Amino acid sequence: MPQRRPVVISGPSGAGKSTLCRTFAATVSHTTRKVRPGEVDGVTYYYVSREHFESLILKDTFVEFTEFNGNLYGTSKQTIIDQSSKGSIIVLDVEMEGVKQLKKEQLNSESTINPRFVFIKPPSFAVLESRLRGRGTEDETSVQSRLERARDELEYAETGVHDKIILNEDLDKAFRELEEFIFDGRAPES
Ligand SMILES: Nc1ncnc2c1ncn2[C@@H]1O[C@H](COP(=O)(O)OP(=O)(O)OP(=O)(O)O)[C@@H](O)[C@H]1O
Repeated sequence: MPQRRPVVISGPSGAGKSTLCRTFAATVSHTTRKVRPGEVDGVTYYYVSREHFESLILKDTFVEFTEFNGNLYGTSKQTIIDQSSKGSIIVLDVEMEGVKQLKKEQLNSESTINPRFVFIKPPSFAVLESRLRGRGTEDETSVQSRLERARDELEYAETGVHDKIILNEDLDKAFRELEEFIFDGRAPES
């Protein structure tokens, strides 16, 4: 079975990563954050306690992990292995620290992951803020810390580390661009 390179999606919180990735088989990350209404363990995330997450870090379980707003998030190596063995294209949704860790891992001669990096860019800071508020999932402190972080994410993207930057203004257009990039011009396997 041909193995395609994993695609790493990043971008500020509220830029539209989850919305755009909904139809792709994104990897399921681990998190210590609380389950939001409508989320399902093992589908949206693997929800674990901080103690459990920390024990997994010590066991070198994660290809990348980060702490955000007091919660830990990480992608386990096993998730990637399981998904590639099914022949799926792996889509990882990570934030800037995760991108940096994956970039570092890519330089390692033993690395087997070798992903391609996409950045989802909001049309403007004001639109990002209104999407984040409009989503209705964050309290004011969380909105503020996400916006603060968004500045770093946007600055990091300016350095040209990503293989592709997709402007998420018109959702359908952004989705088509992402699909084209993920499947690299080839039709998705049915
Ligand atoms: N192109 C778009 N036009 C209008 N609204 C959009 C667009 N893309 C996403 N949204 C809306 O913006 C909000 C934020 O999107 P989403 O939750 O996908 O962001 P995210 O990047 O996954 O954030 P997080 O990193 O916090 O999970 C959602 O309410 C979504 O419906």
